[in-house]
Amino acid sequence: MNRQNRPQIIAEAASADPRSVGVVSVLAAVVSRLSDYLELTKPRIVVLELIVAGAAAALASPQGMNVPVVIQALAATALVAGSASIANQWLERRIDLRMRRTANRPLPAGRVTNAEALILSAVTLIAGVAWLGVQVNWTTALLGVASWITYVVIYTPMKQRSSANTAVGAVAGAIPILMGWTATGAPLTLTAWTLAGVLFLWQFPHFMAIAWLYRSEYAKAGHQMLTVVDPTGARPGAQAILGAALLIPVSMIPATLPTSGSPVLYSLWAIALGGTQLAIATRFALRRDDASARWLLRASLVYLPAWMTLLLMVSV
Ligand code: HEM
Ligand SMILES: CC(C)=CCC/C(C)=C/CC/C(C)=C/COP(=O)(O)OP(=O)(O)O
Repeated sequence: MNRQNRPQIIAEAASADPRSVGVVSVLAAVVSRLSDYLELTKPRIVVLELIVAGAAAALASPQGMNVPVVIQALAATALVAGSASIANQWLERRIDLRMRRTANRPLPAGRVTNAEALILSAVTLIAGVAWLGVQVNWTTALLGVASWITYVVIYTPMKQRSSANTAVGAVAGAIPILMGWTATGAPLTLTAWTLAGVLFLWQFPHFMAIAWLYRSEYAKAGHQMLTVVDPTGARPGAQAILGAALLIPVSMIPATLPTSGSPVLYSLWAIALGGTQLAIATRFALRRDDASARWLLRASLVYLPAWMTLLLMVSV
């Protein structure tokens, strides 16, 4: 429900039947509060994380996966990832006020209190880790804790201090793919590390595009992103190219393994996908304008699910 439309919807309901206004307004308040809680978890990032973690689980169990366990692993991972984003926004509640993109988030806008956010983050963290440990396995639970700590305790404060923060955030962002793998009980093989490597490297073109688009906001907020430290965009462009280029050979590793299903088909598609992303990253590095950055951001968001689908289809 659009926040702006809520009073109108309530007013319409009341004019239709004045007795229903109490029920409708209570319902509207509950829905509104729940949607604020959901917004705190950065749901779109969580969904993409779950897609890659689910694909990793499928790849880790070629003989067929234990679907109930993997579903529980993904649900519990969503809780831990959601908890991390809530804690991140609680830590940044004052800084977020300084950026247009984040000023209307539930905490800076005052729609959710600090106590609510802290309780929600703690409850989802404890529930998610316990669920992973008890119903899935403790390796996956420990990886969840490692990702949470890397994101909340190291990356979040580091944003204000050093442009190296992106590499640290990329570690946190890459761990959930390992969680999908270990949730099946499989040991962490070279293929598992390859998946994590691609996800780690992918975050450089993904984020350098974003860091360029929001460079003036990041500067206002005091975040030391590479586009703030180097406003010419030369180094951000180079990092976008480096990440997009290195992930091509890394993404080819599964094709070289004896377990590989259709190595030639896989390699051709992996090169085409990675090559397209690299070309778009190169264009961004050369032009350094908003249009080419938007293209790169879109390309990065297409690359990841496309690469995962490819991996699953040819079951390398
Ligand atoms: C260094 C690591 C990362 C940073 C700093 C970062 C930052 C961001 C930011 C600031 C946005 C918002 C862009 C906008 O409002 O236009 C965004 C969008 C997005 N990110 Fe990332 N991200 C990182 C890693 C990841 C990872 C690991 C995933 C999932 C696998 C991911 C998935 C997404 C998705 C799906 C969007 C688009 C939806 C949205 O705008 O919320 N990101 N990212
Ligand atoms: C299991 C588990 C704990 C998973 C964690 C997954 C996760 C939340 C990855 C986030 C990656 C990342 C660095 C996002 C940007 O945050 P930002 O603070 O730069 O973004 P913002 O400016 O929009 O707040």
